Formats: sequence, structure tokens, C-alpha cells
Amino acid sequence: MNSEHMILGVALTNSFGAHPAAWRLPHVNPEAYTDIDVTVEHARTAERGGLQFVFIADRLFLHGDLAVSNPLFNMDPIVTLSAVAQATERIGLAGTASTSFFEPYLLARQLKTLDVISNGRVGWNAVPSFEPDAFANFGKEPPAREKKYERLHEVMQVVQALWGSWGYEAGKPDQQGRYADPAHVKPVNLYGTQVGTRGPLPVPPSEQGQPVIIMPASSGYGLQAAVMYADIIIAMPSSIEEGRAQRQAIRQAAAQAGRNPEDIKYLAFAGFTTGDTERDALDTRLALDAHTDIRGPLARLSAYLGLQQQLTRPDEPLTTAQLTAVQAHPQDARSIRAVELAHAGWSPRDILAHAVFDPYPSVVGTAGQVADHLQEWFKAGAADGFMLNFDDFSTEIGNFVEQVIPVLRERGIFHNTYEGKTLRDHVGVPPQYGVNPRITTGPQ
Ligand SMILES: Cc1cc2nc3c(=O)[nH]c(=O)nc-3n(C[C@H](O)[C@H](O)[C@H](O)COP(=O)(O)O)c2cc1C
Repeated sequence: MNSEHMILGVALTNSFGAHPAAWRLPHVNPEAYTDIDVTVEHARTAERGGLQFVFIADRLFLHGDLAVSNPLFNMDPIVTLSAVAQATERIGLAGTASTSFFEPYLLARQLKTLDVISNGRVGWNAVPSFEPDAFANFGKEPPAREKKYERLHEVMQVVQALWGSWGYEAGKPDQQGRYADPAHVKPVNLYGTQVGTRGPLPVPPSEQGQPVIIMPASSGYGLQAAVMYADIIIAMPSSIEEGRAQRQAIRQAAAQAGRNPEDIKYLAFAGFTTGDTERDALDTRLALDAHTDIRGPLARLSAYLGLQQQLTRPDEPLTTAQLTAVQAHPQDARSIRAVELAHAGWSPRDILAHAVFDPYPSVVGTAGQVADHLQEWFKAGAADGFMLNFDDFSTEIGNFVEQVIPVLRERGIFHNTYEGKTLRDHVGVPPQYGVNPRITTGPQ
């Protein structure tokens, strides 16, 4: 992994795409939620483009109003990735598993087994759950914030201790009669306030030792935990300035925690819809937006444009009087963008089709515009790479691979091919096996 190259992961959180209407498009298989072949195909397309990993977020409850939408998350990320592992060779496989419910022995076992059978391609997005609906599914009430993070710390340390409990020194099976050297497959006897384990975990090292750890960007307790354990931090900054500031804050906190800041990769979420022209890309987005009620977004847009009155002509550019009245909220990247688009002469419907209200910065445009966005953020130090989101996986992952990846390669900011075999190689993070000694002995 060369630091001149950006890291690209693709979010395959559900089977259809990031747009809630993707499942309704005529070319989309509406049963993709339960059809593993569809997810496998998306992962293979991403692998063809040399993307470093696929990523599956998770919520432990039914998310999405089934009367109008598909379930918004995967049936089960780890089981799904096991199937994807068998159908792919190089691409990394990152899945979310909550630290709030499962016993660390079970988490350690499933994740490391997946890492072994995929030849070292696994990433674990370790998140503490916070939604009452998730806790209800385990017959529980959400705990206080400090208890939630206390459990997270204990789970992270117990899982990693279990991962390291079958030492490299145990060796390979010797058919003369010794399968492994038991002196190096040892109990860990690690007990916290909320979880604990005896060990050992009967899973030998994978090709990358143990899974790469991913954690979401957060502040306070979350930041403190992420800089202790994470190899990759994923985030949703809304502007280059915010991304740069958050990345810097993480690098600083990592150094204070005794880490080399270079060992933590900061990835920003971004969304893309590509077309041969900007108009084509907007029309693709409009075909999806047509399935949603525009009244709410229009009301929100008038507020973001700083207008007192509602926008009543969604297909006409703003009038001169309206353009004189618009005013961006200086602190809000979405408002600034909406005002820019209004001044450029786009109609309210087209401004919305530019994805101004997506939860992360999005580009609806040509491959060159998409590449410009990625390059600008990367070169500005606002991210080490990106978590790519696509409205409609069935077309957009392929478009990105065929149209955007060649531009990034031409500009020298994306690798030509996988240089190594494991996810750790793909993202350029150092080896680790078991609990990082820094955690038990303090900064060196
Ligand atoms: C980029 C990003 C991705 C996240 N992915 C998930 C996820 O897949 N599942 C989940 O339950 N929470 C996810 N979260 C939420 C975090 O786990 C965390 O609960 C949230 O950021 C609130 O943090 P706090 O508890 O420190 O307030 C994500 C957060 C961010 C910023």
C-alpha cells in the first residue's frame, strides 16, 4: 500500500443501494434481499475494479417501513460475507458486529474463522449499539453511555486476547503425530466487569493474523476507544474542512494513546451517481426520486436556501427575486451547496437530484466530476480514502469501476492492482496479533 494511493471501500449495507427506491427500479431483482448471488455479483464487480473492501453496516432490528421500502440492512453481515468469501479472491470483507450483546468468545470465533477461511481478508466494524429497538430484541434496556463503552473496551480486549491465544509458535500440523504445540495454545483468563473468558480459542492465525479493526468516528468515549483499537476509522464529515479537522484530531489522539498516527486510516463516506453527462446522471437520480414524495424535501430546500416562502415551481429555475433573497447558512455545507446550485440555474427538483440532502457529500455527475471530488478531498488531507455509497448497486458499482477507476489510476491516486493478498496489505496497516502490548503496558 502506497500512501500516494487512496483506499476505497464500497458500502453494501443492503442488497439494493443507498436510495430507498432502488428496489423498485425495473431492472432490479426485488428479491435481492434474500438472493446471495446478487450480493456476490456486487462484490465481484468491486473486486474487478481493485477496490480494497466491501462493507456491510448493521442494525439489530427491523429498519425500514416494509409498506414502502425494503429492509434497510442485510439479513446478517457475517453469514453473508462467508458466502461472498467463497466467491471472491482478493477483495476485503468488512462486516459490522455490535459489542453490546454477543459474548466475546462467540464474536472472536466467528470473525477469526471468517478471516481464516477467506485467507486473511476480514475487517470487523466494532460498534456499540445505542437504539432502544436493538436492546428490546435482546430483552434489555439501553445502558448508560459509560456502561456501553465499558463493555466495548472489555469486549475489544477479550476478543483480541482470544485471537492471539493460538500462537504462531504452535506451528503447523506435523503428521509424525503433533497437530500443534500445546505450549503455545493457551488460556487467556481475562475477566472484566461485564464480560470475560478463559480461552483458548481453537482458531489458528489467519494469513493476516487476525481481522483488521474498523470503528466509527465519534467524540468523547467513542474517540478514545477508536484510537486505542481501530486500524480504520470511518466517518461522515460534511466538508473538506470538517474531514481535515476530524482526521487531525484522530491523529493527535492516536499519538497521545501511543500509536503511530500513520497506522490509522481515516475514511470519509461519499455517494456517487455517474452518467455520460451531468444531465444523464441527474436523470438517473430523478428516476429514483420519482418514487418518493418531493414535498418534504422541497420544504427543507427552501429553508436551506434561506427563503421565507415555499418553492412552488419545482421544475423552473429560481426567479431573480428568489435568487436575490437566497442566503446560505455559512456553517452548513449542504446549504452552501444548495445556494451554489440555485445560482447556477438549476431547478429545485434538479438541486435535490444533486443529492444535497444525502447524509454524506455526494456527486451526481460525470466520471471526471466524481474523480475530482475524490482527488480534492484526498489531496487536501481530508481523508486517506473513502467509503463509497451508490444509489443503485446493480448499475453504479459497475459504472464506478469502468469509468471512475481508470481516471483515478491515470491521475496516479489509485493502485493498478492488489499488491498483497490480505486486507491488512490492501489498506497498509501494520501486523497485530492478540492484544496490542501497548494496551497492557501503556504507551512505549
Ligand atoms: C460512519 C459511521 C458508521 C456507523 N455504522 C454503524 C453500524 O453499522 N451499526 C451501528 O449500530 N452503528 C453504527 N454507527 C453508530 C456508532 O456505532 C455510534 O453508536 C454512534 O456514532 C453514536 O456514538 P456515541 O455512542 O459515541 O454517541 C456508525 C457511525 C458512523 C459515524
